Amino acid sequence: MQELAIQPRGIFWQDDFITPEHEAHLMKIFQNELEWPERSGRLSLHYGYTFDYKTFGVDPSIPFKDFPVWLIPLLPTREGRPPDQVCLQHYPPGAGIPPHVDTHSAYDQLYALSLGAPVMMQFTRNSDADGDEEGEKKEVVEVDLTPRSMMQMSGDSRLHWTHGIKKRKTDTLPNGTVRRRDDRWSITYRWIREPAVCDCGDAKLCDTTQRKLGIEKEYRWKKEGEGTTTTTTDEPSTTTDEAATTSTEPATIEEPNTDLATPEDPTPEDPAPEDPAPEDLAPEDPAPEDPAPEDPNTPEEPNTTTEVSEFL
Ligand SMILES: O=C(O)CCC(=O)C(=O)O
Ligand SMILES: [Fe+2]
Repeated sequence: MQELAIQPRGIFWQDDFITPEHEAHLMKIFQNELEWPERSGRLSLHYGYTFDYKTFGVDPSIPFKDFPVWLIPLLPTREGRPPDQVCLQHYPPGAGIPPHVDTHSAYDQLYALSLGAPVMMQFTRNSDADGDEEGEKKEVVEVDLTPRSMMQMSGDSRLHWTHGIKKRKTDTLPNGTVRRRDDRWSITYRWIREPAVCDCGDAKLCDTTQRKLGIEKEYRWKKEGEGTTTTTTDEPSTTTDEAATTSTEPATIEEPNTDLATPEDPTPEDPAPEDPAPEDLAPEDPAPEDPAPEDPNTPEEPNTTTEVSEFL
C-alpha cells in the first residue's frame, strides 16, 4: 500500500486489491445470498465481534460471528492478525454516511475496501488555529473511492479528520464531470484498541480526550435524569452539508437530507432519495425505550446535536 500524497496524511491505498472477476463474483453473493435488513438507505451487515453501545468496545457476551468463506480472502493482512470487526455495507444510489470518526478508544486500525460503483468520500477538518470559533476554517478534501481499492485510514486521516459520504445521486469530479452514483458496497475492517484509550488529545474528535476533559455527550440509551451532562462539541452549522458534524462515538449524527439541493448537484429534478429513516443511522441502537426520533422529514434545521447510535 502507498500513502496518498495529500492532506489528510495517513491514507494508504492499494488499487486493484481484487480482480474485476472476483468483484463480480462477490457482487452476486451480496445481491443473491445475503439477507439484508429491509429498509431504505445504507444497509449494514456485521461479522466478527458485535459493537457494544454502552462501552463503545465490543460486547463480550455476543459470540464472535465467524467470517464467511467469501470474506476470508478479502481480509487485509498487513496487521498480522485478522480484524476483530468487519462491516459490509450496501449504498444504493443516493445513500451516504454522515461525517464521523470511528471511535478512537474502541478501534485502532481501520481499513475499507470499495466494490461496485465509485463514490466520493469527504475528509473534513475544522482547524481552529487560535482556539476561538471565529477563526475556524473548514477544510474538505474529496477522495474518489474507486472500485476494488483498499484504503487504510491511519494517522491524521484516522484521528483528526472526519470522513463521510454525502447523500446525493451524483458526484462532481475534480475535472467538472458529473458522475451518477450507482450501487456500491464497502467492507470496513476494524481492529480493537487495547487498552481502550487513545492519547491523541483531540478534544473535538477523540472520545478518550473528551472523557478526560469531562465532556460527555447525550447517549440515546441513557435515560433522562441519570445525572449526565449533555454537551456537544459540534459547531452550529451554517451551510446545509455541514450540519452533520463530527462525532466521536460509535455514533451517529443526524444528517440533513439536503445534499440533493446543493448547487453541485445538476439533477435537481431527481426525486430526493428516500429520507433516511432515523434507524438508517442507528440500525442497531439497542434502546427500545428511546423516545421517537425526530421526524426525518424536517432536517433542514442545522443540526447541532449529536446522538449516539450506530453506523459502524
Ligand atoms: O463505506 C465506506 O467506504 C466507509 C464507511 C465508514 O466510514 C464506516 O463504516 O465507518
Ligand atoms: Fe468510518
